[in-house]
Amino acid sequence: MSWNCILERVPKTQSTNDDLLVRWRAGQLIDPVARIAHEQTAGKGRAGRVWLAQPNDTLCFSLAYPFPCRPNELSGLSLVVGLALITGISTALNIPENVLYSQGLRLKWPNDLLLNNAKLGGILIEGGQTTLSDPSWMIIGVGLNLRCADHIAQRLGSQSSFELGALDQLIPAKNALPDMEFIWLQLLASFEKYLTEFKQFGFSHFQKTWAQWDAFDGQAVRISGGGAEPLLGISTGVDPSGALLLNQNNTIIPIHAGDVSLRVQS
Ligand SMILES: O=C(O)CCCC[C@@H]1SC[C@@H]2NC(=O)N[C@@H]21
Repeated sequence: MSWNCILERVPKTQSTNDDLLVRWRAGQLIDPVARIAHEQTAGKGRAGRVWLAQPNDTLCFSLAYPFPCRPNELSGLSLVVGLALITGISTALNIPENVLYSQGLRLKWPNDLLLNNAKLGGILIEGGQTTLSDPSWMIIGVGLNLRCADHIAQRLGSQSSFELGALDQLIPAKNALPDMEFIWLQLLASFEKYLTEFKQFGFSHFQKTWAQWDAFDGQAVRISGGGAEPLLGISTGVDPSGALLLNQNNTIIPIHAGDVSLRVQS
């Protein structure tokens, strides 16, 4: 790796995101730090949800990364992280990206990786800027299911409104999944490349590529979150800032935050 990224491996912690957030708040971050845990006792998902993971079957890590700008100039970051995950998975599994696509790998706005509509991984980005002269430190947390996660699906029970996918479903049955450390290092190498480009060019540089992986393009969706009534419409891609474009009776509405789910048409 050509960047000065400190690699940390811990057997167990509450949440790798929280570990790095504490250090950011204490002003202790200088270089990027990537921290992986085999087990998290209080893993966090988006919107205050719990992130449940089985030790060794889920890759859980966070990357603390500095951007020389304000947090509001980082729109589209989670979408770029999704693209970085796809490239990293492609390298780690030695499967070309177009084959991964044909196997059903997709990105769901704004922060999920899907495999045939089942959740394969999620991204949780936290952090910010302490003073205007400081960089924005973003703590990019990633949870990626490695092996078939029936036990997690069972534990989620009725909380779960979606199926879970796992990386081992992408490889031929006779092949073993590479070990977690190897996959992690490939993901980090991909993050380095994508985050460097994102810093330079912003999300608009990735808009077309992201659209190719869009799980819900052209489909009837419901956007919820933020306390307001859910919005219904047709998902029509993303704009140059990474906002989701929702077509409501031929009016295009940019959506900057929320949870998207497919609407079952009756
Ligand atoms: O799908 C989501 O809602 C996001 C899940 C993010 C989970 C990862 S696991 C590593 C990092 N530490 C956490 O507590 N959460 C993120």
